[in-house]
Amino acid sequence: MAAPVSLPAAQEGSALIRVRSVSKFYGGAKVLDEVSMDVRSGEVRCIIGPSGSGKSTLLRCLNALTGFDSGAIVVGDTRVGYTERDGRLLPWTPRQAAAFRSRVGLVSQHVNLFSHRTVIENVIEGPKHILGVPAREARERAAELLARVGLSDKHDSYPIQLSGGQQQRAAIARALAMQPHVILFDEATSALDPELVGEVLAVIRQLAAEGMTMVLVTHEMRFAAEVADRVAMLDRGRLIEDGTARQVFSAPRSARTAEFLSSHLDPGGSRAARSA
Ligand SMILES: Nc1ncnc2c1ncn2[C@@H]1O[C@H](COP(=O)(O)OP(=O)(O)OP(=O)(O)O)[C@@H](O)[C@H]1O
Repeated sequence: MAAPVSLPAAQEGSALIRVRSVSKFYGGAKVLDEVSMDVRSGEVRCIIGPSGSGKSTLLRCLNALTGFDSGAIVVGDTRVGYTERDGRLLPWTPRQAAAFRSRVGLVSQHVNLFSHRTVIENVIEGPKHILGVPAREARERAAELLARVGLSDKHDSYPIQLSGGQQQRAAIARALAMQPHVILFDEATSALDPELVGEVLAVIRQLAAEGMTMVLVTHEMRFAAEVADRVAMLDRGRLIEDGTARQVFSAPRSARTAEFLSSHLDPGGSRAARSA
């Protein structure tokens, strides 16, 4: 890999991701407003908040899919978006950004598997071509990962032949194949029929139990309450709540969070509740 981007493993319990005073504008609108937070190694961090509050934008900043206007994000010892040289910050080239993204998995609502490749080829592609893993080893590892997400019988299927839940699980296997230090989930279950949500959440739960560092943007409050170590709430681009899942769900500090949670945990009012 030619691009000078490294993501060394952080010490257990230390901050793997540090977000410091990040602001971002779209046109004149400030969509992230001085956001600061840490994600520790091995932590499951959920980001919640109303529609349009900036959750996806924050995730895209973490993954260098989009830039930000001020502040800093550090993943491991890599300053996202910039290389420091002679005391100056040089913006990444597209190639550097792509190299970084390959080690920070993103699984989003809209699965983007290669439609003309089989499931196993989708999982093999990145390790073989980006990490330079020998073909046989990449295939063996892909088979292991597909077993882990319950898709051992789908190696030779094409994405179109899979259900939405199976496609999401294949996308998770593909992200894991890059041996990421962190996986970001952007509403990974929100496009799925309720009966398929559970199978994807089960895989996320299993990864959490294995100690994978994950940042999840989710509208599934019950799942967030169950799986998250820490929860952050965004409201109009501002981080208004940041605490352990227990603290945020049982005793939120802000009235706005309490109001948001009560409307989303109300049995008639949330998808999570409806599909529970
Ligand atoms: N590419 C873009 N160009 C202009 N505005 C954008 C763009 N992407 C997002 N926005 C705006 O930024 C704000 C935050 O959007 P974002 O998608 O991050 O919110 P969100 O909290 O993830 O919402 P949702 O829960 O509905 O997915 C919104 O007002 C949105 O319209």
